[in-house]
Amino acid sequence: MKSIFQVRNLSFSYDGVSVIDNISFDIEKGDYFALIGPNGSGKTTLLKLLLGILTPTSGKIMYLGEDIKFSKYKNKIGYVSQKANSFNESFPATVEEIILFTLKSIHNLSSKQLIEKTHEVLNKVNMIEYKDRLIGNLSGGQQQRVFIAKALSKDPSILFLDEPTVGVDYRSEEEFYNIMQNLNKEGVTIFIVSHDIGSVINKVNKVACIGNKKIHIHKSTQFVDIENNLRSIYGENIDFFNRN
Ligand SMILES: Nc1ncnc2c1ncn2[C@@H]1O[C@H](COP(=O)(O)OP(=O)(O)OP(=O)(O)O)[C@@H](O)[C@H]1O
Repeated sequence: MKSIFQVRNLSFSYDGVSVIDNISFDIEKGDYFALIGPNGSGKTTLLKLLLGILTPTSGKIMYLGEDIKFSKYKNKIGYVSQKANSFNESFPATVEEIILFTLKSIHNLSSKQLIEKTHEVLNKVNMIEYKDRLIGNLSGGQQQRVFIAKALSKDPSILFLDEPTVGVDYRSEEEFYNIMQNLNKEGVTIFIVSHDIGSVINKVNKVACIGNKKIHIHKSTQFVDIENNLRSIYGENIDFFNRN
C-alpha cells in the first residue's frame, strides 16, 4: 500500500515536557484509522503535528515522501476540528451558501459548476435536503455534517476528524459512521481521533493506540490484541468493548 503520511522518529515536548517520544508509523492510502488513548496521552498533539500546526521537537513527518515543512500538502487534507459543530443561531448563511463560499475560495469553477459541486458534497453527507436552511438552525449533528462537507470541498486525499462523535446522539453517530464508510469506499483515507473506544473500533480497519508517549499500530481490529495493549497503557483491568 502507498503511504500518504510517513512519521519517522517523531518526538514532541511542550516546554521541555515530553508528550511523544520517538514514534514511527505510516498512514496508507485507503486506511480508515482510529487514534485512541486516554485523556492527556497526546492524541490532539499528534493530530496537530500531522496537520502542521505544531512542529516536531525532533524527527520527521512526510506527506507523499516530502517533509511537510516544505510540502503544499495542506491543500490536500481535510480537517474537521473538535469544536466544529458550533454555529451561532443568528449566523446569516444557508448551508448551500457556506459550501458555495468555501468552494469559490478553493476552485476556479463556473457558477454552474460551483452549484453542481456544492450539491455533490452535500449529497455525500446526506445534507442536500437542508441546503436552504440557515446553518444556525441546524442540530449539532447536522452542523457537523456541513463541516464535513466543507472539508470535502477540497477533494482531500485524507480527512482528519478530532473527536467527531462527542455531543452527537446515537442516530447521528450511526449516520456519521455510515458517511465515513462510504467516503472510505470512494477512496478517501480517514483518520479519526476518538476517546470512544467501544464505538469507533467496530467501524475502522486500523487502530493506533497512544499512551506512555509511544504509539502502537494494530493493522486489524482484533479485539484481544487491542485490549491487551490498552490494558498495558491504562494499567487497569477493565473491559473496553461492548461485544453485543
Ligand atoms: N499547549 C500546551 N502546553 C503545555 N502542555 C500541553 C499543551 N497542550 C497539551 N499539553 C499537555 O500535553 C499532554 C497531551 O495533551 P493532548 O491534548 O495532546 O492529549 P489528548 O490525548 O488529546 O487528551 P484528551 O483526550 O483529554 O483530549 C497533556 O499532558 C497536556 O496537559
